[in-house]
Amino acid sequence: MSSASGSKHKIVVTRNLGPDVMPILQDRDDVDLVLWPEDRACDRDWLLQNATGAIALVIMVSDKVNAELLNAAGPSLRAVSTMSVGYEHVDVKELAKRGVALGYTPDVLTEAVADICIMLALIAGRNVKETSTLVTEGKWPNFSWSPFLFCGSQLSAPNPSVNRTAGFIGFGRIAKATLSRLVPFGFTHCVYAANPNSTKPPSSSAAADSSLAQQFGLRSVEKVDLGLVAERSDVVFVLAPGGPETYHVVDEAFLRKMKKTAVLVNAARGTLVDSDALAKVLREGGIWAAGLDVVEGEPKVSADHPLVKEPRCFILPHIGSATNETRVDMASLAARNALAAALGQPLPCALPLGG
Ligand SMILES: O=CC(=O)O
Repeated sequence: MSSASGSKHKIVVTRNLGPDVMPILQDRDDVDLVLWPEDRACDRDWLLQNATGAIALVIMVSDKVNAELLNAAGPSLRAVSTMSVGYEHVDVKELAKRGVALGYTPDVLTEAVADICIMLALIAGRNVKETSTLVTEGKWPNFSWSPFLFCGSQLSAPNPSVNRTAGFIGFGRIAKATLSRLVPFGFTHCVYAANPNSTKPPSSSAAADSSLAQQFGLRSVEKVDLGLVAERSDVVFVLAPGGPETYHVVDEAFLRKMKKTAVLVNAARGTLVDSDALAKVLREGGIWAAGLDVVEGEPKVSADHPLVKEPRCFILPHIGSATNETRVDMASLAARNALAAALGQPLPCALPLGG
């Protein structure tokens, strides 16, 4: 498969990565680029047919990577490169078993996703869905200003004597970038549950937490049980990887432990939050509101979905990293991961597959 032997490296790409990025793969004599030609998610059959003999696949979150696809690609495959930080759509055990690397795109999207976490916390807390809808529907004239009309739950501490606690499920790069944005809002404490249900040894210590507290200028940063994240937080950010280990980690029991004034934000994967439980608890006023960038079963979330119907549940169609700047960086990293694999070089960013 090397260009030295005269043949080209076949790289299959399931979406056009745009004019800034495609030249990384297009402008090379040693690459046989096979690109899904349409501006929509790649057809499974096309991918299965075209993967054969590929040395690398550049895929999106909408492309499932499993034994079927890896069998179709065959033994030439060195890497799958996903244009995402999440890898719930990839069977990592199958990759590890076959010695196929997984390229992914952390870091470059951290700031964009942290931005949207704050945006969701504000929008959900301040009743933006209900109130902006009545404006667009021409109903504002029916409401004259009154002292407590449309009041929401305030993200920022209303004065310096009030404590605010941020809670995180998953405490990686995006969580820390979100926490740093909350400091100017007057947040004083942080509690987190890292990799809930994980069997891996904890990667943090009380000393590390205290140094983080110092770094952020908070009174405390504390690793706690999931239940305490629910109980203590004014806003809970779900930012852990998807997959069986974290499935429905936010269930009815978790939601019932949250403060009635608290807001839930999910910018990770829909599968971490039990949608039916969330709709029920919102309906009954168990928590104040929810801001979701991801929902179980997406994109099949129709207007009659129980969460869509909840006035205090604000939903975005998975756009956490969707800024022009960030998507170009993600696409570029995905292309460079695939190219490096094809050239037999270390991937700029590979997920450790542990065996
Ligand atoms: O959700 C988006 C990603 O995983 O990059």
